[in-house]
Parts: sequence; structure tokens; C-alpha cells
Amino acid sequence: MAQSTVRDFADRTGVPLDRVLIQLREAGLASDDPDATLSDADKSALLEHIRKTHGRRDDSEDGGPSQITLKRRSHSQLKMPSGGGERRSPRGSRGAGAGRTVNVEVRKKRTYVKRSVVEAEAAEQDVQVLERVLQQDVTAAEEARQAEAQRQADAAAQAEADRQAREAAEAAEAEARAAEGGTAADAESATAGSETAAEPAQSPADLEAQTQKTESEAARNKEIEDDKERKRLEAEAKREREAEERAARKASRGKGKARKKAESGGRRARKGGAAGAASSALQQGFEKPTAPVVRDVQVPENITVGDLAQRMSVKAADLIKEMMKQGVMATINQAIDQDTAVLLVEELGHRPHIVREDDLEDEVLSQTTEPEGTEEPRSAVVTIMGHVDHGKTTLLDYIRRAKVASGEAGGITQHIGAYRVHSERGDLTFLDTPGHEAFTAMRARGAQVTDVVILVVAADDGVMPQTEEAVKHARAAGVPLVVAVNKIDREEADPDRVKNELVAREVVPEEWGGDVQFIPCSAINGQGVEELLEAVALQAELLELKAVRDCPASGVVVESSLDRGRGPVATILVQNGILEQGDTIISGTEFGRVRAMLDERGERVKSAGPSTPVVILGLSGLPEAGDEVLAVEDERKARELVDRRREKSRDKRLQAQKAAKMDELFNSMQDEAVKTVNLVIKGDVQGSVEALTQSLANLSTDEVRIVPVATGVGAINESDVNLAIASEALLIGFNVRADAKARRLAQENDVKPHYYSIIYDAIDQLRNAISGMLEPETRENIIGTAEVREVFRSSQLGQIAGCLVVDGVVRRRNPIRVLRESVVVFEGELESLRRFKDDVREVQSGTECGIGVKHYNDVRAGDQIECYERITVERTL
Ligand SMILES: Nc1nc2c(ncn2[C@@H]2O[C@H](COP(=O)(O)OP(=O)(O)OP(=O)(O)O)[C@@H](O)[C@H]2O)c(=O)[nH]1
Repeated sequence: MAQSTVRDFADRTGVPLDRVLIQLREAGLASDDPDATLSDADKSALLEHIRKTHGRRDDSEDGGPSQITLKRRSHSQLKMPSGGGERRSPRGSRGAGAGRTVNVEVRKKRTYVKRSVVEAEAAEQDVQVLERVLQQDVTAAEEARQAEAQRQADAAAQAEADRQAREAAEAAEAEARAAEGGTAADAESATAGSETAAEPAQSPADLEAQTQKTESEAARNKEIEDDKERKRLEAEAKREREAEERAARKASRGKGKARKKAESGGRRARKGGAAGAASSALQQGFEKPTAPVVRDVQVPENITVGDLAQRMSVKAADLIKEMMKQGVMATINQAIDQDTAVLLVEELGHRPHIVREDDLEDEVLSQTTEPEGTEEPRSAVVTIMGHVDHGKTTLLDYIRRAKVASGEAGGITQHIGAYRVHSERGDLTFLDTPGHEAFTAMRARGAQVTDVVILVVAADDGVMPQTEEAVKHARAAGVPLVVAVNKIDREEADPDRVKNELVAREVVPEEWGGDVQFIPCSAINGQGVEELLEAVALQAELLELKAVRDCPASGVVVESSLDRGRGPVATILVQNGILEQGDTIISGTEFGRVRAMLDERGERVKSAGPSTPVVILGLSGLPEAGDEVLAVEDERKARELVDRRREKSRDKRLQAQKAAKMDELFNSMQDEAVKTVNLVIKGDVQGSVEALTQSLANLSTDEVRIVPVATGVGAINESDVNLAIASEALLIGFNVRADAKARRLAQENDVKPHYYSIIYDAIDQLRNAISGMLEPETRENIIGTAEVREVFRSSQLGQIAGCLVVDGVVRRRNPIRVLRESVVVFEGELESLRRFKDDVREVQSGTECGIGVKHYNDVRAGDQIECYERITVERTL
């Protein structure tokens, strides 16, 4: 096909010249010159390019809609005046002057096509035209080339045929000439001549064919080369693109969270008006860290493996692996100690920072623990101690002129109460500690907040075990004693006996050269009570008790309980500062604001100074008796401190539970015969629960173990019942009952809550129950002894011992022992028991008899035969 210029080609195809030039440029073929010639090879290359790129444009579109159809609907109303002057309102109601209203709805629809789509379509059409024309041209060129080759081949074949014909003719001619006498030389030369003549006829056609062949081969080679190069470049570009995409994907995965956060931050920033800088900064991709990231890790005193892994941003599994390498086996939720955690953090290349839990404590409590300020005199805190029923409550009752004892269940004080008593010698604060041994622990605490102990000893009873205990506690706490020798109104009262007995315990009366005041008194008729108060006041004076008033308030919890209407209620004794209503306080693991304060008469007070007992409302939970109470200024820090304390106590509890479980397992492995009685104990106040738990736990023996699995303050609830069911525990309510749900659950599961209001009863009943669990004891009872006087041999009966029953009765069916010089030589049973010739069932003391011992033929004169019985005895504790 004839070569043409680009312009000609564009004209022929009808495609704009620009577009043809663009296509050629994209195919990498032509310059910008429209008059450059376009060879067949160029056209082939262009066609190939078009085929490759044709249709790709659709894929590269952004995927958005190529056209949008908008529909609009508008409503309007036309009001038509009615002919009869009557009008109808839009709702159809008739009214004066109303016309007819017609609703008109206009619908419009318009379709917009994307400009780029239209243009792309035009370009695509042009390209299709180009492709078609090029295809035609290339096909035509190919066909022409093939026709030309055919023609040349035909010409060559014709020439060859001619030459052969000519040669044949000439050969025939030469033969004829030879036959006529011609030489062979002539023939040869003729042959050569014919060959030479034939040569010029073949050469021009061959040359042209060869030249064309070489040219097309070169073009094809070039095409192949170009194609290879293009493919290589394309593959390279593709590889680069894919690598970029991979990196971007990875970055987006890795930074997913961060980006979300950043984006939200960005949104916030945009909202705030600072959009530009923020959003451009956020678009950066993921940057692979070039060096290991070293983190600063806070290591508290106790931390779980999972938590530590999170702080280091490593997987928990990796941390556990690392621990295994170090020889530590732990699960993800297991708490590890600070030292181990520090080692692990260092091992993993981070910087540990040891967090001392006391830091926060110190910070929050610095102002309160050591009060600074002017010290002022304060009234004494007095505790009454003594043996059960020696008259503690009656004495306090007399002193504060209120009937406390009469209102108490069983007449025994069940929990610590605190009362302020006004006397002529100033105020005294009394902590009423119960006298039962069960309250030992509480009493010990009472002694610690106490300035003076009144030791009540009944003059008719003398020193008893708890009197001694009280002396020990007072001594241990370094608290001075004042002895109230009570019940002197009784006839059998013997105050001197009390003195003597106490002197033996190194409590020496002043009048006998000691330092302890002994005051004889009667709590019933009040005799000597004034003197007692005077003695206490005197003792307090000697102590020169002081407190700081102008400092943050601090004190101690005396008792706490849960009140149905008021929530947690705590009796506290203020020791320093002035506690005001509204103060923020912390106590142990509890936190709160003092909502209300009540004094010992239940009257509201706004503030309470040193040595004042008050009941406070507003704590988050029940603090333990003996816990410190502190008023704090920084509420946030105080809350944080309480949270940390709770965490700590929970950890401790968990660890203790684990230890307990291990111990239990170990014990049960060691001795499976040991029976366990589990208890779930609920009570009205913390002190009672503690005391009851301790007393009941003390009933444990080697054979029966008492395990209080759960204790708490408040009504018995569903969870208590569930726990009792699960652990097969006895459910005990002390001055509390099961709520409705708990009752139902208990009934359904045949669990019976045991209610008590007197600690003695609970102890006695449990003791009886435990007694029932003890294995009965088998005892031996010797019922008779016979002395062997003589031994006979009978052919029928074997050896027979002639005996005299010296003690009790010997029975035929009972087991026997043979004793020789008081040593058992045989144990077995009787073969026969005879009186004279008769078999008898038993022989009484003082009677002779013949005894045959089964399976024993060595009974000798002088031996003793002991007859006994086995009896089973029920055991009690
Ligand atoms: N005659 C006489 N009886 C007294 C006197 N003091 C107490 N009692 C009686 O002794 C009994 C026990 O008195 P409480 O005051 O309940 O004894 P307690 O030491 O408080 O007992 P617990 O609360 O169990 O620790 C009561 O019946 C009192 O009436 C007294 O001075 N004289």
C-alpha cells in the first residue's frame, strides 16, 4: 500500500488530526508533524496500540454515575372564584366568600450527562474508526504483499520452466549436431552459453524479492524489539504500582485506629475552624519505624500479665513466651510481682518505672496524718471492759441514764456503741465494748483508741478469764486501768478478793502501793459511780490529753452497719480537727461526703470536734471497725486513692483465696477423713459478723473443720443463698433475715436459713451439729474376770480351765482375753462355759466354772480370763 502522511490518513478516516496525532504519540510512533509519512509498519504498531488500550478507559473511570436524573415536583393551588359567590375552603368547608381551590402538581425531570463521559465517548468512537481503517489498511497491505510474493513465485517458476525447456531443446540440438560431427567442446560451451543467457532473465526478480524480504524482516524485528521494550516498561510500572498499593494497604491496616482518631481529631479541628493544616498533616502514609521503640512502662506493685503486655504494646502471648524463657509460668490474668515485671520490661528493651502505691497515699494524706497546729485539751475516751455479766452495760447505762441493756437481745451488748457523757468533771466519751469472749478482736481495737479502761469486776465473782484478757489488752495498748469493783450491793460481794486476785495479775491498788485506782460501786443503785467517774477524770487529767482542732478532721471507725433507708451508716470517733457536714472523707476502701451527722441521742449536728463520737451518713460502703477516717481536700485524688486501695484489697483477697484453695486441697489430700462445715454468715453490723465468725471458726477440731466461706453485713440475699447451695454451707443470719427473693430460692432448694440474735445460741447449736458429725466411739467394758485354778484335759472337749469368777460376770458369748501376769497372751472367744456338767450362758462372781477357750490350748493355772463387751458411744464436743 502506498505510504501517506498523517494528515492524509486523518482526512481519509474522518478522525480529527489532533486525535490521530495523540494516538500516534501514545503509541510512541510519530512526532507532532502532521506531514510526516505513515508507513505500513507504523500503522500496524498503531493498530496494536489501539487494540491494547481500547476499552481500558472504562475501567479507569471513577465508578461514579455517568449521568444524573433530577426529578422535581412542585405543588401549587389555584383559587377559582365560584359562580354563585360561595367559596369552598381547601378543606372543603363552606364559608362566606370561599372559592374553589384546585391543587396543581408540576413534575419535571432532567437528565445530566457527565461532560467527561461525553468526551470520552467521542474519543472512543474516533479510536474505533481509526482501528477499523487501520485494520483495513493493514489487511490490504498484507494482502498486497502476499499477492506480490505469489506473483514473484509464479514468475520464477515460469522462468525455470522456460529455462528447462530451452535446455532440453538445446541439448537435443547439440546431440543432433554431435551426431552430425560436432565437438563436445562446442556442446559444453553451448551449455555454458545457454546458462549464461538464462542468468540475466532470473536475477532482477530475485533481487527485488530478497530486498523486500530483508526489509520486512528488519521491520518485524524492530517491531518485536519495540514490543518487548514496551512490555518490560509496562511490567516495571505495574510492579511499582503494586508495591505502592501494598505499602498503602499495610499502612492503612497498621494505622487504622490512629487514623480514625486522627480523622476524628481532624473533624474536631475543622469544626473549630482549623481545618487546613490538620487535615493535610493527617494524610501522610505509614512510616516504618527504623529503630526499636523504647517505651516508658509504669510498673505498679501488682500487675497482671495481660496488663503489662498492653503497657509495652506487645502481645500477651509473646510476653508469656518470654516469661517461660525465664522459667516463670503464668497465665494472662495472673498477677505478677513488681520485681518480675521490672525484669520483663527490661528484657523486652523498655524502660521500667517503679510506681510505689504509697506515693499517692502520702500525697493525699500528708496534711492529715500528722496534724500540725495548736494542741488543745480534749476529753478522754473511755472503754469499759470486763467479764460477761459483770455489769458493764448496766454501769454505762447508769452513767448515761438511758436504758440500753433492756433493749438488747438476750441482755447482752452485741456491738460497740459510742456515747458521750457529760459529767461535772467534764465530758467523757464511752466506747461500750461487749464482754463476751467472741468480741476479743473488737475489744483489742477498742483499747487502741481508748485513753482509759474501766475494768469491771463483779465483787461476787472475782477475776474471770475475760478479766485477765482485758488486763492484757490494756497493757498491750499502754492504756491505764481504773478498776470498778461492781455489785458491792450483793451480800456475797467480796471486794478484797477482787483486789487480791488482781494483784496476782500485777494490777496493784493505790492503797497497796500500786498505781491503779480500785473503786467499789454498784451499777444497780449507783453507789460509788460518782467516785468512779472522778477517778477516771483524774486519770485523764494525768494523761494531759491533747488534740489539734485547726486541721483537717481525722478519726477512727468504731462501728458500721447498713441501714435500709439511710444506706451505709458508720459510728466514728473524731480524734483531730473538726468534722463538718459536707466534708469529703475516705475510710479504708470507702469514700464519700458527710451527708448528715448524728450524735449519741440521734440528733443532727453540723460539726464534731476531737473525742466526739458521731454517726455519719454518706459513705459509699461499709468501712471496717478500726479503719481510719480522714477528711480530704482534693476530692479527685482521694477518689483515685480509694480506687487503688480497692484494687489492692481485691488482689489481696484473690491471692488469699488462691492460697486458701491450695491449703484446702493439700489438707484434703492429707486427710480425707476431715469433715468440713461451710458457713455463710450475714449479720446486722460488722462487729457482730466478725465476732460470730471468729467464735464459730474456733469450734473447728481435728476432725471437723469450720470454714466461713462468706460473711457480710445486711439481709440474706439471693447470692448468699446461691453460695450456700453451691458450697453446701449453713446459712446463718444474725439479727437479719432473708429477703423475699432469697426466701423463695432457699425454699426451692430446700435450704433453711438459721436465724439467731444471741451469739451463744449460734455457738451452741453449731457445737451440737458438729457433735453429730463426729464418728461414734467404740469403747470396751470389762464385765467380768475369772481366775484359772486348775487345768484339765478332756478327750471330748480338749483343754478345760477350772476357774473361779472373781469379778463381775463371765458370759458365754462375749469376747475374752487370757492374761498371764497381767500381760495379754491370747485374745479370742469361749468354746464352752460350764457349771459342773451343764453348759451355761453366764457365771456370776464367786462361782466356780469350767472354761474352754476356742483355738487356744495353753491356758495355765494362775492365768486370768477377762470377759468384756464392746459398746458404741456417741461423741460430743
Ligand atoms: N446486784 C447487782 N446486779 C448487777 C449490778 N450490775 C449489773 N448487775 C446485773 O448483772 C447482770 C448482767 O449485767 P450486764 O450489764 O448486762 O453485764 P455485761 O457485763 O454488760 O454483760 P455482756 O453485755 O454480756 O457483756 C444484769 O442482770 C444486771 O442487772 C450491780 O451492781 N449489782
